Amino acid sequence: MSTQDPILRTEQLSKRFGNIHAVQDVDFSVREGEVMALVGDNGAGKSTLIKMLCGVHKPSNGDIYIRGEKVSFGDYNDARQYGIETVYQDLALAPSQSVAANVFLGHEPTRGGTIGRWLRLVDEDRMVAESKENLDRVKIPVDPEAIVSNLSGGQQQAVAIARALQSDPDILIMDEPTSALSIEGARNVLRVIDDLRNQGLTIILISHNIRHVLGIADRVSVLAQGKLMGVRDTDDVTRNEVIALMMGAEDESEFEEFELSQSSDEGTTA
Ligand SMILES: Nc1ncnc2c1ncn2[C@@H]1O[C@H](COP(=O)(O)OP(=O)(O)OP(=O)(O)O)[C@@H](O)[C@H]1O
Repeated sequence: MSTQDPILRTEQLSKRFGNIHAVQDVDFSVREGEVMALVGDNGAGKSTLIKMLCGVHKPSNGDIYIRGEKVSFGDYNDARQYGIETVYQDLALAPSQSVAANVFLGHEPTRGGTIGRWLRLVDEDRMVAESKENLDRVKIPVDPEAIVSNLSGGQQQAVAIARALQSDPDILIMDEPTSALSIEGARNVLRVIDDLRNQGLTIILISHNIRHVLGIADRVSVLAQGKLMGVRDTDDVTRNEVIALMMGAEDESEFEEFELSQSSDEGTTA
């Protein structure tokens, strides 16, 4: 595989819910080691697309390829076996438990051999030490023994990312990781994304915040009404062009019209 071949690609991927075409004939493609942003207005199909990529929804039509191999995900664990992990917007943490317990949620190390596993004698020391390794990778200072509900939003996001790293994924899907955070928290999470890319991870970033997307992503894919409207290098695209694509514009003249209407709007409010 050359560095430009996609690590993940979809071909004509579609999902229907009754009469609703949530995702329609989407050819989405992600290169190894890049941050690919996925943007679109409410209801554009972003969540449905990523849910097909992480095994939650079965496609109505079309195919998913990982490193060129056609795959069929029956469930979330199948996707995980192909190296795909997801950090959902709601983080799905256990707030009353420790950071370490959350990093290991569902697969805590036990002690005492067979009896330990049977009695589920969780090896707290090992859990704290091993969770620290992944928390260090995320580089937001968090005490492994702290209780999650006492942490800031940015720290909780770090815990959810550390947990996702537990299965050593190649591709990390992040659903709106900065949406509920303070400016400082969002800045920290964007720095984590940059660090993880530098460590070789491929990241699919769903976000409504176009400024964040243009600041961190290598490329951006834009969905509107279930269809892929365009894919752009973030170095070569303006915020207005992305917004115009989100609104369903299909060619450059429509971007120009949009830019003009934007600047006249700005003129009236100034
Ligand atoms: N389980 C479902 N059953 C029926 N319709 C659904 C289901 N999930 C999504 N939809 C519909 O599919 C379309 C795409 O929804 P989706 O949640 O994928 O969009 P989105 O881009 O993630 O939006 P948002 O940013 O608001 O989360 C919408 O019309 C939505 O109502």
